[in-house]
Amino acid sequence: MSINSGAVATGSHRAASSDISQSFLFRSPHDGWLWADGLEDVSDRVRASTPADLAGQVQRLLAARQGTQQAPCLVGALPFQGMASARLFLPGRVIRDASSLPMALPHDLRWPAPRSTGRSLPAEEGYCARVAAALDEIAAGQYSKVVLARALTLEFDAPVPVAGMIAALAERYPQAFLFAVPQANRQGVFLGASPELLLRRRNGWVDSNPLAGSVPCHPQAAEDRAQAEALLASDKNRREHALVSERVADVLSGYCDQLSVPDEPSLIRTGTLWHLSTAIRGRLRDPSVSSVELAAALHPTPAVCGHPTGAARQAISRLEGFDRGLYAGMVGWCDHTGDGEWAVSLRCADLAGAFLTLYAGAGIVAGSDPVEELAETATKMRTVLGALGLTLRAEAA
Ligand SMILES: C=C(O[C@@H]1C=C(C(=O)O)C=C[C@H]1O)C(=O)O
Repeated sequence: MSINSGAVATGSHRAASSDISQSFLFRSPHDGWLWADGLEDVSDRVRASTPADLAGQVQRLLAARQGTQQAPCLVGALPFQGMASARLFLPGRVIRDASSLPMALPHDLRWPAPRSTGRSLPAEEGYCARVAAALDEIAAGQYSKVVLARALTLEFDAPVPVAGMIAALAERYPQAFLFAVPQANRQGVFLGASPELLLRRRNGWVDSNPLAGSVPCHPQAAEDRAQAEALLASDKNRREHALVSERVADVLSGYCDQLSVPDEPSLIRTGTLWHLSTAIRGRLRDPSVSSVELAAALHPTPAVCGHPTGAARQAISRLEGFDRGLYAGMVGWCDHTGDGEWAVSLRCADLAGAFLTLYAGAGIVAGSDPVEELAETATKMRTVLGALGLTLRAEAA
């Protein structure tokens, strides 16, 4: 389980004295926890324009660390667009533990109260108007899918404890990719519990698990099952999903000599939503291609951008009206052998003291309904909000 040289420890090693808001944390359902501290910020030293350039820069940074006492591993998050808000680090120490977080987290969780119902950007009606505008552009043939997101900022009457949020997310979503990334200038932490694997590379094999097409979970078991089955049978959701799984398979086929892609999507349940899912696995033709290069080649998939990518990206810049920052980017790690794991940065928020900004989007295709898509963004925000015991009005829509 360990990254195999430098100051990397596994198992019961404890690091309770570290400031969790200045550490990088990643928990994968496959490999358990990765915790890194003593972070050297290298965000400004990685400025590549292609996945191969990015991989080359990362490899040079990691090569310079070999033979030193420092962990030869890059950790962090890349934004949806450009590199301006990238958060990339070389840690002084990495601890990996398959089963538990290598530090004590609070059990007795108390949350401050929200001061208001929050400010949505765009406002809820504005979001619906933008979805309607996208539907017109889809009908006019400009693109076939676009993912439109919104941000919701809540102010609390006291700072929200970072360690408590991580503990609550970890406990509530045992199957999620959990992450916490320090923002620049101690401006808080980007954290979340994503259901979506962008890319995992291990021993010459790669896995990706694109998701797209969603319905909320239902508290009653029979209704819950009926919702899931309706999702699996829904033509609109299957079209939305196929655009993502086909593109991921297409990109990976350029790197793999064996690729297995299921013919039909399956269902996964996150705790708040059901999604259509396709688990794709391949064997690398050239085993030296690193996880960071592969993840960057896949990003942004139509699960967070749209189809075709260029037109959807332009529609997002034109219609969305806010900077996504790290939301809908990629978060994870890559070691000096090239192995690593990257999740899509979803079901997430920026937590800065008493301010929490949540992000969520929904895939728009012909047949989407603006009010339903707004409700879907609210349900997605419930992943983080639920950890604080909160709900949103728009969920009832
Ligand atoms: C865009 C988000 O999620 C993505 C969009 C989905 C959809 O539109 O059905 C489903 C899963 C994710 O790939 C988000 O959580 O903000």
